[in-house]
Amino acid sequence: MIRITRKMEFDAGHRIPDHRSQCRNLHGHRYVLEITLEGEVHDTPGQSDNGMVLDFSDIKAIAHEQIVGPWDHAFLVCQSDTAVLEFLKSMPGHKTVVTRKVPTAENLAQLAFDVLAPAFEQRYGKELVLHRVRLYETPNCWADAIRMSRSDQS
Ligand SMILES: Nc1nc2c(c(=O)[nH]1)N=C([C@H](O)[C@H](O)COP(=O)(O)OP(=O)(O)OP(=O)(O)O)CN2
Ligand SMILES: [Zn+2]
Repeated sequence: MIRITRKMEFDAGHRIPDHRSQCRNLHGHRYVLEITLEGEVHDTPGQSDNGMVLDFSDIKAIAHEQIVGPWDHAFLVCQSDTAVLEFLKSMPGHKTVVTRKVPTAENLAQLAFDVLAPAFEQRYGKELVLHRVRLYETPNCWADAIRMSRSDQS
């Protein structure tokens, strides 16, 4: 079993409305998303993915479709943050992603995990498992959403 990780970056705005300090203000980050998958290495001489768990470009394609494309240059706003939501709605065509929970690194990492896990499973079945989604909000701050162990899943 091998784990592989694909890193991607995107820019997005957010705010944490209840934050005691600066983060209650509208601001943005260059987020870094790391997607870690677990699987067996293909031993298929002559095939493009020989020696790979999954071609990194295939991880990129799914991540782009599900997360990076929709979130890049969007404003990530919590559904309860009505002041900002109304403001964003007043701008026709604004790229806005409405989240159920406040868009902290923790909640965004979990949201990305919850979107990506079924997307990889639908495409690759049980052959691959999404092990971890790590989301850097800044170079110094990140959160990890990690696959629950089997015993925690029931
Ligand atoms: N546990 C969390 N704490 C904080 C979050 C979060 O998502 N989860 N978010 C923020 C702010 O949104 C901001 O992104 C972080 O700001 P800051 O702590 O200032 O991070 P920096 O890397 O810029 O800090 P330096 O001190 O400049 O290194 C706050 N907390
Ligand atoms: Zn922030």
